[in-house]
Amino acid sequence: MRSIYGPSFNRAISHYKRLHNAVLPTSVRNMQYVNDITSYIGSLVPEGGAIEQVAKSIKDHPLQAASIGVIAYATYLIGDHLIWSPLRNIPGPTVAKLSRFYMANMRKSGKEYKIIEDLHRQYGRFVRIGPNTVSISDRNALKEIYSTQHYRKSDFYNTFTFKGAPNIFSTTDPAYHNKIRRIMSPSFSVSNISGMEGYILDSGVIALVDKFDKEFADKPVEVNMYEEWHYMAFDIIGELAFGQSFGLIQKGYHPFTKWLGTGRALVAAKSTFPILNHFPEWSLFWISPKGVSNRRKLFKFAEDAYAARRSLGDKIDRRDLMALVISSVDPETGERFTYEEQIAESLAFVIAGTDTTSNTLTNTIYLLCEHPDILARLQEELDRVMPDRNAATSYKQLGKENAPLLWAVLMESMRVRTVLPSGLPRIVPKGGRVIAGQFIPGGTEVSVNPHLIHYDPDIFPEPEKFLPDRWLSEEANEMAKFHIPFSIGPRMCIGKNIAWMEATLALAHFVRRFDFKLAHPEKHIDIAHFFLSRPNPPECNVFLTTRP
Ligand code: HEM
Repeated sequence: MRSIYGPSFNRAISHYKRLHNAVLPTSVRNMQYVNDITSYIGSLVPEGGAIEQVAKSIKDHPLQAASIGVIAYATYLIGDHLIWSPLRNIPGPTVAKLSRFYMANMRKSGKEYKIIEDLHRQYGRFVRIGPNTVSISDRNALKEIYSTQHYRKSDFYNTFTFKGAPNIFSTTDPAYHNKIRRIMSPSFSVSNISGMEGYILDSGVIALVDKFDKEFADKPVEVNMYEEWHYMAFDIIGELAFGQSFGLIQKGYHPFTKWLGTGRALVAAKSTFPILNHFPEWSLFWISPKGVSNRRKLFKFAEDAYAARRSLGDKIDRRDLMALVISSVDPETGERFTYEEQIAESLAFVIAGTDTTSNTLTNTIYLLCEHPDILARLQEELDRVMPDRNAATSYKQLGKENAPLLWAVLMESMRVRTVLPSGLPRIVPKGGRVIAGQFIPGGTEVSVNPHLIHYDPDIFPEPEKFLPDRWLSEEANEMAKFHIPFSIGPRMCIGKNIAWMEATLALAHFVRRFDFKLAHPEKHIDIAHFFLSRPNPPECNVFLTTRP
């Protein structure tokens, strides 16, 4: 998933403020405007009646009328959101109960999961973070909310559709989702994705470590691993979903990533105020003109890639995600994806499968730099499993049985710095449900915060510490039930096996070939986040030296 906060979000907010400032004060100051409207209303009502009286007083005293309007709206908000709201018993900051702007601000701050953590500390297991939104910090709520599709995805996800065509990630309709998942699931099994290993290794992992050998190793050059993993993840997904690498590892640039990036402001605004999803995208140009036009370019790129693949007919024999999307058939109905659906699915893979994997790898490198003892043990393990530094080693050879510490390091990194730390929003079904002992009315948006589950000391002793060995202990199976970086249930990550393959191959080959240390060890790399987390500042700079 592409990260959708940061500078673009700020730009969206300032566009919004500019628009507000440009329109509102002028119209309010311009009393002629108010007069025209009130005269018009006055002309519609019969003379001498109560309504006419009201219209006349609005016309005569527009400022007082406006004040009364504001007071009436405030009274409505207080009554509807605080006093009579079915969520009135759930604690939370008063401003959050009154307006979704509280959530917008939380997202804009890039500290959403931290703020929510603090709110839970202050208010307890259930916190109202929006007029109709409740965050839950209780492991017992996980199964209830996420293990079935009774709690559908909230409108937040409509933001991730392209040209109105929903995809496996964005759809909020359980029936449609079941159909797509049924079509795709078999192809994502461990045995089926083995056909993709060659692309992941050749276009991604080996291309990257070879570049490091040539350009950076043993030189006093800072290598920003955040960017490098990002290039690799994009080249791999380009290869798998569009049949062509973006060439970022070599060139460091492709307009595709820019198109995706400038769309962030639009995504941030639409996800906070889902009502915007009901407008055609072109009408939202005022939020981000570039965002709107670049999302069009994204779609065009995907269309061209599909047209190119189709023009090759049977001449091409590739087992990639594109082939999967083109050839998958619903086992129940025999249906295939339509052309628009194929394109929408490929774009969903980019959104869901790039920054998630690359940020996981960046976090892992950072944690290993901070724990040189674990890095040394991992190198020892990999020297044994990968005796030839320059040879490509298969995913099978790097399995848990042969390289248990490699697996444990990734498990622990995904726990400590999970890349989707905030709750995944779902809607409580009609009639309401009791969740972890608390009745929550139907229609409420709820989520369980994975970060808080991963930091629950009753599940993970000493949760703040990076301890890969916990995954090699007898308690590992029990802990694994609450290790949820890929979520759980029918909407959990369908690309989990691909993500594991990519992260395992990349980490193993990198750690086997290079010693690395932070270029600025004094600098703490924090996490910024809105939905997806990323390092903040967006860097993890290291010096590389060649290992024999
Ligand atoms: C470390 C890497 C990854 C992590 C941590 C991760 C995590 C997640 C999570 C938590 C969800 C659930 C989102 C929600 O309910 O809102 C999800 C869904 C999804 N992910 Fe991943 N993901 C990763 C990599 C990938 C990759 C590589 C792909 C594809 C190639 C992918 C494709 C998808 C798709 C298509 C969905 C939607 C599934 C559905 O709703 O049925 N992910 N992922």
